[in-house]
Amino acid sequence: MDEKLLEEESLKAEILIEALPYIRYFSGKYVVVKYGGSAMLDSDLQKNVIRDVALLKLIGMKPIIVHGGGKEISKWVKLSGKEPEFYNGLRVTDKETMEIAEMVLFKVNQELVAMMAQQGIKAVGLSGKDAEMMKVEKKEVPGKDLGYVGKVKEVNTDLLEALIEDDFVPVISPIGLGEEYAGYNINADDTACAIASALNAEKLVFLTDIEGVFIDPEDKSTLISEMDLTQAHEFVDKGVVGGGMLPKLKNCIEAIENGVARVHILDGRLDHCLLLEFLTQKGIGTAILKDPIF
Ligand SMILES: Nc1ncnc2c1ncn2[C@@H]1O[C@H](COP(=O)(O)OP(=O)(O)O)[C@@H](O)[C@H]1O
Ligand SMILES: CC(=O)N[C@@H](CCC(=O)OP(=O)(O)O)C(=O)O
Repeated sequence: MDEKLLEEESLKAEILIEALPYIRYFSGKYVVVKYGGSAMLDSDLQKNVIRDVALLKLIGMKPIIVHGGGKEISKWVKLSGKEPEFYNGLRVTDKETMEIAEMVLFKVNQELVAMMAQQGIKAVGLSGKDAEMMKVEKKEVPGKDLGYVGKVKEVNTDLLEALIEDDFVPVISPIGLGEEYAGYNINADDTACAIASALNAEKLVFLTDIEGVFIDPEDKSTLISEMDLTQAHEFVDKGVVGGGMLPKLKNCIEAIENGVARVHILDGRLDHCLLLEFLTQKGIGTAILKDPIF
């Protein structure tokens, strides 16, 4: 090997060695990855994320993917001749929209499962209907009927634990089993929070379309790399975060309060975002931690 190449290879080996403490720490632990939004629109982006998840699995972690697909659902709702309707970030879901959502989410789910297979990982696609894994009640909000939108009431982790024990990676779509055994549409961030909480996961990662939480999203120097629960509550109460980041941050808070050790919001568009977060000291994006940061 010529000297330059040897140097490069040695640097790569050095990087692997530096990752060792993180590999050791997370090995055998549940890590939930929420993948959705604009960050999953492109199939090359999807392949990158799936490759990272495959690596996390191969080095001993127990990953669970919860996916979204809101943009794809909207596309098909439009193609059916309807205008997608949202109320406080939640899709108003009538019977026809629910049918479209189930079809689209099934397609997205199976594409991710196939991508995992391509990386040599046995993944299993599930919705909350499977083995009655995720039971929901109708989500009630004042002044509006959201239709078939569910609020997670109960997660039964038996099936998930059994699958993971048998070396499978669950890929979960945000559909719950509601009244009269009907499918209900659940926001994918809420789903990830419920699954991570029920599993007492070590880490929950939201992959999104922005680098993390900003004090001012227009000013990239205001990225918050770590916040504790008190700060997170302040950000919500004082209206620092808006748009889709508001329910996301609320979910982070809920997950931590339910026992998830650490929650992260990071840019799913960035190459190797998961490896950078899991296997480097500094990590990327915004970490929301239970204990105060001094
Ligand atoms: N303070 C903030 N920091 C970061 N993002 C914010 C903030 N306030 C509002 N946002 C918006 O939240 C969006 C992320 O939420 P959302 O679009 O729901 O993500 P996803 O579709 O990936 O679930 C960002 O693209 C950004 O426009
Ligand atoms: C009730 C509700 O709004 N459900 C969402 C479920 C998909 C989702 O949340 O997808 P992203 O994470 O990609 O946005 C929807 O129908 O769009």
